[in-house]
Amino acid sequence: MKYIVGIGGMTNGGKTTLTNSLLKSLPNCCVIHQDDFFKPQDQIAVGEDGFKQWDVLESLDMEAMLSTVQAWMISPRKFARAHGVSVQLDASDTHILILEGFLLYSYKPLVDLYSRRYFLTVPYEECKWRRSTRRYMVPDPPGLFDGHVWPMYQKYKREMEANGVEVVYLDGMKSREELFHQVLEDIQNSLLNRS
Ligand SMILES: Nc1ncnc2c1ncn2[C@@H]1O[C@H](COP(=O)(O)OP(=O)(O)O)[C@@H](O)[C@H]1O
Ligand SMILES: O=C(O)c1ccc[n+]([C@@H]2O[C@H](COP(=O)([O-])O)[C@@H](O)[C@H]2O)c1
Ligand SMILES: [Mg+2]
Repeated sequence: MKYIVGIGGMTNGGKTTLTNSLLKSLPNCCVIHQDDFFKPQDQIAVGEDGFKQWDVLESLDMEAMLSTVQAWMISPRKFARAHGVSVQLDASDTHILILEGFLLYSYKPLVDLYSRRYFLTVPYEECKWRRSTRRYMVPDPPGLFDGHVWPMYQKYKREMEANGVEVVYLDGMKSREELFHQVLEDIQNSLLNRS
């Protein structure tokens, strides 16, 4: 069985932290990080607001991300080996792929491939504070959060909801441990229901 999990939601919701914990506990589990598909800086548009538009779908090479997902779908075993993931030779033959990123449910060709879509959120103040403690490859210029990051988050979330994309919302204010156990248990139950 092939099972694709989305760990999506807002920037600094805790997606990467949760994903890293899940990876250690789920068998035959590979990961694809959406952040690895940002286009080079010189291909990022500058908006009328003067900010480089990092937080839009066009800043990501989603065709390349889709191809990577398709490579896993064709042969999860080969994909796992190529990415240094040890494959258990048990009878169940379940293969799990986690997609992790802030715009997972806005790209049409991917949206129906998920078995389960999670969406992490924290309140605005917490998100802004956590973001201020982060250092990205390209550091945030002053005003980026309120001028670009937050409005784009709201826009894509509104569109996702208007399109009727079903997600499981997760409260990113819960502790790392609580979130990990909640999602691990939910995935395990969902896998049992399918087998
Ligand atoms: N459940 C949590 N509670 C408090 N802080 C968290 C939690 N999960 C992650 N963090 C912290 O929040 C920041 C963003 O986490 P990260 O996993 O990188 O988020 P994302 O990938 O969604 O941007 C990091 O400093 C991380 O240590
Ligand atoms: O990784 C990069 O090269 C990069 C360059 C510029 C900006 N980012 C930011 O990365 C954010 C998404 O990652 P994350 O972990 O915060 O969800 C997004 O809000 C972007 O503004 C990321
Ligand atoms: Mg991250």
